[in-house]
Amino acid sequence: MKTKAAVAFEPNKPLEIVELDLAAPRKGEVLVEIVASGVCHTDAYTLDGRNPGGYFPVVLGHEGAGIVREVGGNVHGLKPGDHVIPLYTPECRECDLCLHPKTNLCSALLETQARGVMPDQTSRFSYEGRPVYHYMGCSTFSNFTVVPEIALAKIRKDAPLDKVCYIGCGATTGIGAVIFTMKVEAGASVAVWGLGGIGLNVIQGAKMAGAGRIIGVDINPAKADLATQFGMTDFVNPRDVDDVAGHLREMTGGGLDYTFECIGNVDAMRQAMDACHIGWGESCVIGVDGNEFTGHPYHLLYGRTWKGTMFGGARGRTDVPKIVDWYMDGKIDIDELITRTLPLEKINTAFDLMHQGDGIRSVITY
Ligand SMILES: NC(=O)C1=CN([C@@H]2O[C@H](COP(=O)(O)OP(=O)(O)OC[C@H]3O[C@@H](n4cnc5c(N)ncnc54)[C@H](O)[C@@H]3O)[C@@H](O)[C@H]2O)C=CC1
Ligand SMILES: N[C@@H](CCC(=O)N[C@@H](CSC=O)C(=O)NCC(=O)O)C(=O)O
Repeated sequence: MKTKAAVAFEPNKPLEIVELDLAAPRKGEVLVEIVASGVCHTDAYTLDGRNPGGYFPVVLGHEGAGIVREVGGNVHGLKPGDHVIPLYTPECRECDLCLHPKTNLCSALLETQARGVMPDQTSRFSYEGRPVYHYMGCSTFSNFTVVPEIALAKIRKDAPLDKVCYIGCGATTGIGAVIFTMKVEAGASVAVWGLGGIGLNVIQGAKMAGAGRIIGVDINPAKADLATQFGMTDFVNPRDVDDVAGHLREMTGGGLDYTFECIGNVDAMRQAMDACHIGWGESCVIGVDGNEFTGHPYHLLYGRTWKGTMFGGARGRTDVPKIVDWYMDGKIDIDELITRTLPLEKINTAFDLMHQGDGIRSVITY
């Protein structure tokens, strides 16, 4: 079949809207009509050519929601008409990782997904006879995409797809990092670097967990109002202080209980570790940066912990439907974080606005 898609033919070039050929779903695969997709900073990171595993031409997008239109052989849990959210962290429920209680990672697609192909090592997308790669197993910047069944969360049909697409990445990653990965306790002090699509959800999660003080750190003061609405108690602009970590330690009487890096900047990751309280402070890396980061053995010898999270520690097929329920029950807010909804033809505007720091999330509709 044909599908309209925004294709990244080369790094650092605008996406081009073209008609791609899309092959039918094979064994264990599902054809999904994407109804809406958020634009996340990880898409921009890959388009900028900074993703070491980046491959072109590619259909980016990993924060989508849609409707099952066809299933391949051996698909038993989904049928045409089901509403789904594609998962860049799949859940096969059979591998060593899925069966281990300490992780949400799944080994089933790790190797092929990182190379932009389906489990049988080929792509379903092609343009003028040449393959176009998948991205993070989702490729939600295409009106139709093919995704393995184990990478689809089935969700309730009354949830608005142009809102709950955000649960496919930003909302789950931020809230999950607090609840599932770090298990923040009531009364804890928290600091969040980067008040964008992920960081505001960390703040939302911290408030849900009953955190006491929630400090936001961002170079863009325009982000402070919305962050305050979501639960931020203090704002720090790194451009206004010489030593961010020292300043935060002073503000909190020795350091934070929990810190979260939601920028994708190795210097900020180091600051977030430096700002942790000795003895118990824990720092969580969420941002994606291809550079190496530095720490000092004394950070750990003095009882601090450094962790990281993929998809907020959420097990996609199990937890995503529950997070959709949280949204439908009014326990989490998504609508305020979706600044604008744009047609696919305007997708490059969404990337421009993200780079300009204008708004939080743009959602693309088809
Ligand atoms: N671990 C995971 O599973 C996931 C990781 N990510 C990563 O999380 C990071 C954030 O993504 P989004 O929230 O979508 O990005 P965003 O562009 O919406 O937000 C980034 C924020 O960081 C701020 N910022 C930039 N440089 C700064 C600096 N030097 N100091 C303080 N603030 C600074 C910006 O003003 C902006 O508010 C990205 O690196 C993305 O790749 C995103 C999704 C999932
Ligand atoms: N090699 C990855 C690069 C981007 C990346 O690391 N993304 C993370 C989470 S960030 C989400 O917005 C991820 O989960 N990637 C899935 C993976 O299979 O690596 C890539 O190009 O996929």
